[in-house]
Amino acid sequence: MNNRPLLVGVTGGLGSGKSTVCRILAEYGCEIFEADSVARQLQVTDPVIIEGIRRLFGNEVYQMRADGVLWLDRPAIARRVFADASLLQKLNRLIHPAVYSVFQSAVDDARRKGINVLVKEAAILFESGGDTLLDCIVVVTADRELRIQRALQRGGASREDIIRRINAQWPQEELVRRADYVIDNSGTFDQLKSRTRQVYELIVRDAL
Ligand SMILES: CC(C)(COP(=O)(O)OP(=O)(O)OC[C@H]1O[C@@H](n2cnc3c(N)ncnc32)[C@H](O)[C@@H]1O)[C@@H](O)C(=O)NCCC(=O)NCCS
Ligand SMILES: Nc1ncnc2c1ncn2[C@@H]1O[C@H](COP(=O)(O)OP(=O)(O)OP(=O)(O)O)[C@@H](O)[C@H]1O
Repeated sequence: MNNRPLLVGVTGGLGSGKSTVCRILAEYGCEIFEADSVARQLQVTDPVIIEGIRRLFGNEVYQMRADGVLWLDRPAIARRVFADASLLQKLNRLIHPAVYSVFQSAVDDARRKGINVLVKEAAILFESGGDTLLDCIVVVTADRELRIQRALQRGGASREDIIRRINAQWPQEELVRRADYVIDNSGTFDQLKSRTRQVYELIVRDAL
């Protein structure tokens, strides 16, 4: 099959429920491209990115583990970039073009495999120009306080850490303004599932 897949972006602020929406979309046969995990992988495998991170943050943010795998001190980087907008911008400029080019390869792969819908899940999508190429964008929303509570329940970050990250992201209203479809995730998992099904059907119908 030579037709390219339908390219759908899924984004939303921290704790909005994008990963949960993508898990549901995967059940409908969509292929999911997780930009965040590609970024994480590139940060320990891509020589240009590794060099760039060393230059921005110092050699000590990397350590070679006993098993020969490079380890990046993500908490240390997070502490610095979410307290310094210009440093975050430098990190973004280093990572986002590389993620974009991996996505282009994923589109080619999906075309070869005859995949119908390829979903790009990204915490930062419009901000990075990562929406280029996509046929439509789904924005997942929930009230700010609910997002904070869900992120807190997940563990591993303090309320202050979470708020700093949310403040580094575009306001939810701006995402909604640019969305083709909005999934409000202020209710239960079941409600999220049925709204996601509804939006999926709309996307496929609108693409015909
Ligand atoms: C700063 C880093 C090292 C912190 O790593 P950590 O493991 O703690 O977080 P993780 O990457 O899992 O992201 C968790 C959440 O943080 C928020 N977040 C991550 N990157 C960004 C960013 N560049 N701007 C605003 N918020 C961000 C998102 O809500 C995301 O879902 C990491 O997030 C990073 O390298 N970010 C820059 C690359 C990037 O933009 N990745 C995301 C999209 S490709
Ligand atoms: N409707 C819901 N009701 C209760 N908990 C939910 C609901 N939707 C998502 N969650 C929980 O909230 C947390 C955040 O959801 P998820 O990981 O899908 O969001 P995300 O937008 O991908 O977050 P992040 O950007 O922080 O990675 C998860 O622990 C998830 O299980």
